[in-house]
Amino acid sequence: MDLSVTTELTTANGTSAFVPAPASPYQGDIARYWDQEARPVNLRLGDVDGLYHHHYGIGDVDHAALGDSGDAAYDKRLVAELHRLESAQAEVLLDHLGLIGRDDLLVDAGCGRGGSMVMAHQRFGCSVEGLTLSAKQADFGNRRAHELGIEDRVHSRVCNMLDMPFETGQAAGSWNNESSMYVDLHDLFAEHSRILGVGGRYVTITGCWNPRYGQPSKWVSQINAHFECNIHSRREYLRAMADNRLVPQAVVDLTPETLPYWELRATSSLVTGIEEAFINSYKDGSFQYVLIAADRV
Ligand SMILES: C[S@@+](CC[C@H](N)C(=O)[O-])C[C@H]1O[C@@H](n2cnc3c(N)ncnc32)[C@H](O)[C@@H]1O
Ligand SMILES: CC(C)=CCC/C(C)=C/COP(=O)(O)OP(=O)(O)O
Ligand SMILES: [Mg+2]
Repeated sequence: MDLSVTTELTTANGTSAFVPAPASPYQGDIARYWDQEARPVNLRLGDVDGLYHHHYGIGDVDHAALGDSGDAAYDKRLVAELHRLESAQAEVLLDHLGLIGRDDLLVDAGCGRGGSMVMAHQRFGCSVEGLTLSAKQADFGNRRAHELGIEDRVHSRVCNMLDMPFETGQAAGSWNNESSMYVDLHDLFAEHSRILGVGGRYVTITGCWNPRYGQPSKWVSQINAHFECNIHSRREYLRAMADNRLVPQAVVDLTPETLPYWELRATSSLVTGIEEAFINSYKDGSFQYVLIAADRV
C-alpha cells in the first residue's frame, strides 16, 4: 500500500477535497469506522442543542427534570438528560485548561463531530483546531461551525494527531477527549509536547484499565472489540506523560461520576449493547474513567 498519497473525496456541498491517505492500515480502519457511524444515541442527543458529542456523561441525574417514565414525553426528557451529562463532561475538561485568551489556539486531538470545540470557543473566544481521521466528521464539524457563524475560529480537518500541522509551541492548550485509546501514548504525548508552548496545558478524559486489577478484564476486552480501540492502563498514561515533559497537575477519578450516566442510559431505548461492559468494569474496579490535566514544562 502506498501510504504517502492523498485521496480524493466528495464533500457534503458537492465540492471535491483531498484528504491525506491513512498513516497506517489501522488508521484506515478507524477512519472508515467513524465515517460510517450514525448511532441514534449520538445523533438524537446532539439534536437537542446542536452540540454533537462522541463521549460519555458525568454528574448526578436530575430526577426532577426527568420526571415520570409513564408519560409520552419521557423519552425526549431522557435524551435531553443524557445530553446534559455529556456536555457537563466537556465543561469539566474545559475547566482544566486554565486561563485561555481570545488570541490563543486550542487543539482538539480526535475531535469527532466537534461539540467540545464549539463549547471551547464559546467559553474562551479563542480559535480551536480539530483533528479527526474521518472526513465525514470533519465535514460535519465544519458545517456546524458555518451554521453558527464561527467558521473562521473553529475548524476541523482530516489529520493524524501523531503528526499535527502546527508549529512547535503554537498551542496554548490541547486535549484528547476519549480519543487517546487509538494511538501509542508515547507518540501522542511527544506530539502534544511539541505543539504546546512551555506553560501550556494538556487535558485528557479517558477510560483506562486499572493496574490494581492486574490485567485488562474481559469487559475491557469487550469495549476494545466494540470500538476497535486499544485501551491503555492508568500507569501507561502517567509514564508516557512523564517521559514527554507533561507534568500532571490534576488526576481525577471520574468513575463514580460517570456511573449514573451509564445506569440511566441502560434504561433507555437508545442502548447500543455496550452499557453492561462499562457498568460491570467500573463496578469491579478493572476500568476507570479518568481526567488528567498536565502542564507542559
Ligand atoms: C470517541 S471519538 C471522540 C470525539 C471527540 N473527542 C468528542 O469528545 O466528541 C474518537 C475520535 O478520535 C479520532 N481519532 C482516532 N485516532 C486518531 C488519529 N490518529 N488522529 C486523529 N484523530 C483520531 C476519531 O477520528 C474520532 O473522531
Ligand atoms: C471511554 C472509552 C473507552 C471510550 C472509547 C472511545 C469511544 C468510542 C467513545 C464514545 O464514542 P460514542 O459517543 O460514539 O459512543 P456511543 O455510541 O457508545 O455513545
Ligand atoms: Mg455517544
